[in-house]
Order: sequence, then structure tokens, then C-alpha cells
Amino acid sequence: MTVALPFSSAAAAAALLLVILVARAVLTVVRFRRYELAIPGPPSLPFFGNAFSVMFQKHDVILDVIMRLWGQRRELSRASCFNMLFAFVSRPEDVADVMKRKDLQDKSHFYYHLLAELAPNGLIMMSGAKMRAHRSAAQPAFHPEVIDSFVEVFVEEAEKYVRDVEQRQEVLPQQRLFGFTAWAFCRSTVISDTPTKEETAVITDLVMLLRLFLRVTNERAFNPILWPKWIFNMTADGRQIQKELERTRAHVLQMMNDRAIQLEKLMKVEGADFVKTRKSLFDVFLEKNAQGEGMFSRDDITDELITFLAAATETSVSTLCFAFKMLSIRPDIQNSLYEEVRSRLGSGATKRSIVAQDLPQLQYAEKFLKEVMRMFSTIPLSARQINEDTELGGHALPKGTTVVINYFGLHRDPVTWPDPLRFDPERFSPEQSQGRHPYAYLPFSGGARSCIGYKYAWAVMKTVLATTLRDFVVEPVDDGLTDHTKFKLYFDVSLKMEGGGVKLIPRD
Ligand code: HEM
Repeated sequence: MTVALPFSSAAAAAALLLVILVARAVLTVVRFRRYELAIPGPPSLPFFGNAFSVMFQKHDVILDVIMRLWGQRRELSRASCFNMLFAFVSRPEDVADVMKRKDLQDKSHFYYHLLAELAPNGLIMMSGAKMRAHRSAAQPAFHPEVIDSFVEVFVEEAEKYVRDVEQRQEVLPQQRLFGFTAWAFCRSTVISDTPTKEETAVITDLVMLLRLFLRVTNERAFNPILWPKWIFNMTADGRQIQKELERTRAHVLQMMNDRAIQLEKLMKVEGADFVKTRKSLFDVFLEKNAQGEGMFSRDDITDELITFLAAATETSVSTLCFAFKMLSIRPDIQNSLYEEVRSRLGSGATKRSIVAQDLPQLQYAEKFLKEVMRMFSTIPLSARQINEDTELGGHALPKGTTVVINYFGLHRDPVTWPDPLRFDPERFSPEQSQGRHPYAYLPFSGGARSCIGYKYAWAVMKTVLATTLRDFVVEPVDDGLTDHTKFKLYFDVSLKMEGGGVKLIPRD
């Protein structure tokens, strides 16, 4: 028999429940605050933490705010926001600890869970056994010998790109560098033959979508109202991304399916060793799919194509844009670099294209690009997830904390880099590099989650830089940006600057 509670008893039960819930919430806030305040950091409020400093900012000021509040701190420091704890590390010793520890290899939920909406099964977001399987399958495609075999394609694309710039005589636009890197990537790792019209359209759409997605994701990461997907999908950007993503994914999947059929035919004609000798990244993935390996479904491979294309283009283009801008305002450096290029590739009627053997000889180009990536850390920040209560940099950190690796701060740390805002490629001469902490310079991150494509990136960047300098003088545009310490920097995953155009004046 059920007994109806009199109203007053129901109200008392509800009130008790409410008290318990409030008490639990208060205890959570108090416990969190104890952890938080034990770590040095800028002033913060209970529960809200630093939300009012960082959240709801426009995307082009977030980096400034972060660097102002946390960038100058060498010791591990904390940020917080709605009871989420963030630990910033920027000292080589602490960064080394993060890179080496097995329990700190998973990417953070914060930020990365938004990136994951682009390609949830891509390597950047993966963890555990699947991540290791994908990395080890991809690794052979980035072997130095394989990369050397791609240089011909990089050169063809670079020559195409310089001719294009020559004809149009325009300010060097990012868009062209995106075209160059995207095609160099696709022709070397996805589609071996001359791309069809349909493939061209798919890749062009994908590059446009990536640009939009990364810009919008950065804004969204710092706007909690847009964190729930269903709210974001109601915004104009959200609707556009959803629509474009569905369409583009379907086309990429179709491209994969076509390639799988083509591959099957080629393997019948050329034997099972076909993939082994070619080692194109996506052929290796497709072969694993054909062998029934569960970790390589066609959906996984589609996500990998999107992930690798984003990782390869976004970073290389950002670095190259800073490189060209620096050359335009530092004629002394440009002259040294040109001398190196001329001594290998010649000039005027006797000039030739770059070949793989030239790349290791471009030593000054290497020092210059290293200094570009130090001064303008291509990826200024990345983040890992703490899955169990732990200790880092002498501080207790609870499960759920996000560790933010501050490469931007690491690369401008005055202890490692005296006069850090001075731009000087000679910092990377063998003499000056001696004794430097091995984790003081990490443009490609480090440890088990380091950049898998770094050797590839070197080859692409050196090829396009040398080919451009062989044919053009890089000159500044009339934008008043003559001092690199005054560049207005911001990030949307990779570092960018406002403006940044240069003029390319033909040498001959
Ligand atoms: C200048 C060029 C490049 C720079 C500065 C760069 C930098 C980085 C950094 C810092 C990370 C770690 C990101 C994180 O921890 O979330 C990373 C990861 C990655 N990069 Fe690169 N990258 C470059 C070019 C490339 C290229 C050309 C490719 C492929 C062809 C590539 C593929 C990847 C992939 C797949 C990952 C994820 C690895 C993992 O999470 O296990 N990157 N890159």
C-alpha cells in the first residue's frame, strides 16, 4: 500500500536534497580551490577562475591575453575556468617531463574535442593502441628515402607556383602557398598520378573547409556558449561547417573507394610488393583495410586524410608566411640565403631545379627556418589530458587537469635564448647550439606524440623557399611592418600574423 506524503514532508525532502546538492557543489568548489591555490598563477575567482580574462575574447587577442597572464612565468603555473584546471608548462625541464611520461600522452579534452568534430578518428585526436597502430603504419611513409622520392613532386609543384606568381605579379598571398602545400601533399601521399578534375575539386574544397573550420574552432574554444554542438550547429558558421563537412567527407570517401579499386587492380598487375615499394601513406592504410584490420576502416582512413592534410598545410603555410615576411624586412639574411641557393642551383640561363641531394646542403636555410619557428612558434600551445591524480613540476594535479605546453614561452625563454626577441639564425649554428637543453626547442613537439611529418615538412619548406629565392627577390609591401617584434600575432591552432604580405620581384 502506498502512502502519500503530506505536502510538508515532500517539501522537506526536496529541501534536504537541495541542501545536499548545494553542499556537494560547495565542497567540490572548495576542494578544487585548494588544488588551484596551491599552484602559482594570476588572480582568479572561485569557480569562474580566469574565465573573465580569457573567455568571450575575440580570436585575435586570445594569444596576447594568455601570454600576458601566463607567458612570462617559467615555473609551472595554473589557470582555471568553471572548475577546470589548466597547468601551463614552459620550462625545458617540465616540458621534457610531459613529453617523456607515458601517462601524459593523451590529447586534452579541452580544445581537442572541438577539433575532433572535423575528423574524430584522425591521429591527432587518437589515443592508446589505435594511435600506436596508426603511427606505426604511417611511419614508413616518412622515412628519409621515401621523402627523397617525393622531392620531384615538390619541385614540380614549386615551379608551378613560382610561374603562377610571376605571371600575376601580386603580393604573395597565403592562398597560393596553401595551394602549393596541399598539392605537394596530395600528389605525394594520396593520389600518385596526375589528379583528375574531380580530385582537384575535392581537395580544393577540403582546403577551404579546413581554413574555415580552424578559425571558427578557435573562436568557439574560448566561447563556452558555443561548446555544446547543438548550439554551435544553430549558428551560421556551424550550419555552414556541418553542410560542407558532410559533403566533403562523402567526396573524400568516394576518392578513397576509387583508389582502393585502382590499388587492387595495380596489385594484381604489379604483384603484392606494389605497396611496399611505393609506400604512399594512404595506399598503406588502404592495404591494411583490405587485409581486414579493424583499426583501419574506410571512415578511419577518410579521417586520416583530412587530419594529415590539415596538419601538413596549416603548419607549413604559417611557417612559410613568417619566413617570407622576415626575408622581406631583413635583406642581410635574404642575401646570405640567396648566396647559398645560387651556389647550388645557379642563376640566369644556367639555373636548375632543386634535387633531393641539395636539401641537406641548404644549411643556412635550415638555420633560418629554425629561427623562424623559434621566434614564431608555428604551434604556440598544445595540450594533454591528466587521467589520474598526479604530480608535475612539484605540484599536485587532480585527474581532469589539462596540461598546456607553452611552446611560445619555451622558445622565447631568456634563460635559454639570450635577448630572445633578436632574430638571429646563428643561434642554430653548431657552436651556439652546444649544451642547449634537448627540450628547449620543440617546433615539432617531442616524445611519443611528436610531429610524424617533420622530415617531410623540412623537404617541402626548403624546396619552396629555395625555388622562390632562386627566381625572386622578396621585398616588403607598404604595410609599415618593418620590425618583427611589432607583428600582431594571433593563433587559430597555428600562429598567424595580421597582414604579412610580401612582394616577389623577378631576378632576371
Ligand atoms: C612546419 C611544419 C610543421 C610543424 C611546425 C608541425 C608541428 C607539429 C606539432 C607541434 C605537433 C604536435 C601537436 C599536438 O601535440 O597536438 C604535430 C603533430 C602532427 N603533425 Fe606536424 N607539423 C608540421 C608539418 C607536418 C606535416 C607536413 C605533416 C604530414 C605530412 C604533419 C603531420 C602531423 C600529424 C599527423 C600530427 C599528429 C601526431 C600525433 O598526435 O601523434 N605535420 N605537428
